Amino acid sequence: MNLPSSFPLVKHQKLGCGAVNERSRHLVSTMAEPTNTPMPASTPVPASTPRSSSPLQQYSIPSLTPNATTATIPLWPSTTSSPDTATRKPQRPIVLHIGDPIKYNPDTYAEFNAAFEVIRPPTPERERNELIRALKEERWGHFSAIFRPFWGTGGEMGRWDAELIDLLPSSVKVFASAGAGFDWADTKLLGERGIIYCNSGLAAAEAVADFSVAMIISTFRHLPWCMNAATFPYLMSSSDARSTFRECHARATAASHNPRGHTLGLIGFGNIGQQIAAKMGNPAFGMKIAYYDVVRKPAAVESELRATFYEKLEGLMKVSDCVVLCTPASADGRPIITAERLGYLRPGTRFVNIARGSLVDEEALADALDSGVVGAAALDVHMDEPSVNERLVRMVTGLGFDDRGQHPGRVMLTCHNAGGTVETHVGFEELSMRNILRVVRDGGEAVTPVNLHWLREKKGV
Ligand SMILES: O=CC(=O)O
Repeated sequence: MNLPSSFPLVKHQKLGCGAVNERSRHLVSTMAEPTNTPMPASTPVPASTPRSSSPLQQYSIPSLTPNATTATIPLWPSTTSSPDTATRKPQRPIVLHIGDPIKYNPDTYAEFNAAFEVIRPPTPERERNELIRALKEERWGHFSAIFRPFWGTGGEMGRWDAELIDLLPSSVKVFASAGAGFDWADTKLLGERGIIYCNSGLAAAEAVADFSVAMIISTFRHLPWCMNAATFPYLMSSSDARSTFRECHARATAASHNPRGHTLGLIGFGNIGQQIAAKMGNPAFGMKIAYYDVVRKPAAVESELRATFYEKLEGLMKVSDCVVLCTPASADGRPIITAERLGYLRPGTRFVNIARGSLVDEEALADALDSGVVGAAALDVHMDEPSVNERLVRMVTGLGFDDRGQHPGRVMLTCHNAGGTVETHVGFEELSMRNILRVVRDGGEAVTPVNLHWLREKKGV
């Protein structure tokens, strides 16, 4: 395999295409299920998928330039469901395209349409009840794949659980979706039904890592405080605008630090965690990199990133100046950042979550911010999206010091934006189509499968 050299970690990715060795199997299995999982693993690095600073170029993405925004393709003339689909024998394998129309990759979609009979149901059929009705009626016949290029967290039809999965025809081989996270899909059950689930984390990793950099810096420099002080008094037509400005100018200094020399504790050291490490470590921001993952990374990865492994999460939390959560949701949906674990932090530690809101007990985090155990936090994801914890919101806003002497603007909150760039959208579409083309058209192995071990386990392989 020729690996691009532009991203230094690439040369350590030597897993065979689609292979599930002990390492990837462990990673995937901790993501895909269990209640007895010790701790979640990092986002899996897809087997055989070399990372690079433009990892999708290997899939011949036509354009990764900003022009992509202007090159919006009119709604592609996909086939919509027709009454005879269920009864007649299709010339080509049928692919069910749910979600957004293709916007960025017309050439691949043309190839896709040449290979498959693509059915894109009209909107009502993309709602859960209608989808269930259609599946029961076998409205789309014996389709072979589900293609879901939605930009969203995946819950638009509710959870892909037994209620939906049990209705899928046995002809379905692959479910290829946008999105890095797949906490909304029961990938174990899909695997047991012989359906490969492919995510698109690879396409979002750089965007998530870049956003994390902004959030890490925000916790060191208190950007919400600086921004609020410059703007809120004006928005509120307050006569205190000048004094608020001066106070922030003077006092934020005493609370701010350069990241250099501080320890960045990454929970999860998959593709995203490693990209964050590459950006925040030497020679760029000069942070010391520490990580926890259920599987220790190869020595070459650790040495390339000057990363120190901690066998226990508690150990990592004790030494970190800024903890970043970059691991998939726990299979049981339970938080890993709890009051007990926050108790391991040294006072003033910073905290960033770009993974999943369900991983954090937000009330415990708010308590830790109140008490000063956590000095600043930045959260892109939230327990109950699209709602946001009101205690945390109050820590974003406000201009004065509270009665414990904590400064305002200790928290940065965003709207699950980390992975969202045009380049990510381009990659989500492209990668999802490539996965289906490989499996269904070429009879090959998927590019970014996440549940192969469940298929193998079911088959007893
Ligand atoms: O959160 C975003 C994603 O799962 O891609």
